[in-house]
Amino acid sequence: MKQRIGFIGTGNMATAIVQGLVKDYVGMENYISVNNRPTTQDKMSKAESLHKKFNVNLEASNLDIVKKSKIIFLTVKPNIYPKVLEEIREFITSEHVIVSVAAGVSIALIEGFFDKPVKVIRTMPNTPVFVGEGMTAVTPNNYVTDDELRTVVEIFSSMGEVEIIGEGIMDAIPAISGSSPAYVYTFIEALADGGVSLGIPRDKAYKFAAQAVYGAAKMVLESNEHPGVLKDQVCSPAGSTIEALYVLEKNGFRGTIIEAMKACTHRAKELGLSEHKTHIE
Ligand SMILES: NC(=O)C1=CN([C@@H]2O[C@H](COP(=O)(O)OP(=O)(O)OC[C@H]3O[C@@H](n4cnc5c(N)ncnc54)[C@H](OP(=O)(O)O)[C@@H]3O)[C@@H](O)[C@H]2O)C=CC1
Ligand SMILES: O=C(O)[C@@H]1CCC=N1
Repeated sequence: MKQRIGFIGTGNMATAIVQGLVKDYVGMENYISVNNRPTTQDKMSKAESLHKKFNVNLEASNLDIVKKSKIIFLTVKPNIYPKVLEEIREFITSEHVIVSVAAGVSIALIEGFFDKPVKVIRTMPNTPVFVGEGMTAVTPNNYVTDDELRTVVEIFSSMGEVEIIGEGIMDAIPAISGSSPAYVYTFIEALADGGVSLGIPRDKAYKFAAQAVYGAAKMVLESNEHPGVLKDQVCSPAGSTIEALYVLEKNGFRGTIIEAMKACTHRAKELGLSEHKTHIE
């Protein structure tokens, strides 16, 4: 991986991707540039922290990122996209590849800031890229070459699984994999709380809960069995598991998850509207 890669915005997602890149490719830090808007607090900026931790190149502005990089990750919140795109639009050339990670932001919205063809790859990763177990969806626009797409797929493949998909289902990807780690953490916390209420020490409870979720996910991915078949294997007739499932279903377990995913997708679409303002700037 000998591509110059820049990050505009160095929060959670950029940190996860930078860490993955530096871990997977020897000497990669020399090819990575980072910038974050100046911090208002009297502490080291997030970009400076990344520079200190991984020895990546610290730049003074978003324009410097554009000048120093071929692949530009826009790792800012969706409502900041218009501001950043306005700032960099004149300096983007036909050589650059813009990689979006933003929920809800369409390729057309990004292209709309330019009066010339620009290369855009829309992606939706998730934070498990931190531990090499990410799930990333990728959609290129028509100007991206096969080599450029391969490079970006390779970047995310080094941190987990990647699927190239049509943009039509991109707005739904936060619901299923971009945001869903947060549902799963909440599920693990709930399992652990339940364990504590049943007398299991808290530190043990988190381990039992997390390993059960991890193992179950691995079974789905590796056994080639339908999740329903795996579920049936756990449920002994007149046993304890079916009693637990009965309570979950009576309380709308699946329906609640599906409704949550619809709310997530609705919000992702809202976030992607350039005129939409959130209270977070
Ligand atoms: N978090 C997640 O799990 C996932 C997030 N995403 C997407 O990733 C993107 C970033 O999310 P996340 O990393 O969580 O958000 P963060 O708030 O952690 O990071 C965004 C960073 O952008 C910085 N920033 C804001 N404005 C500017 C600017 N004008 N120039 C340079 N930097 C700026 C912020 O600075 P500061 O806060 O210091 O002011 C912050 O450090 C979003 O679009 C989100 O939809 C996608 C998949 C998963
Ligand atoms: O909460 C959010 O908007 C982002 C998108 C996917 C995960 N986090």
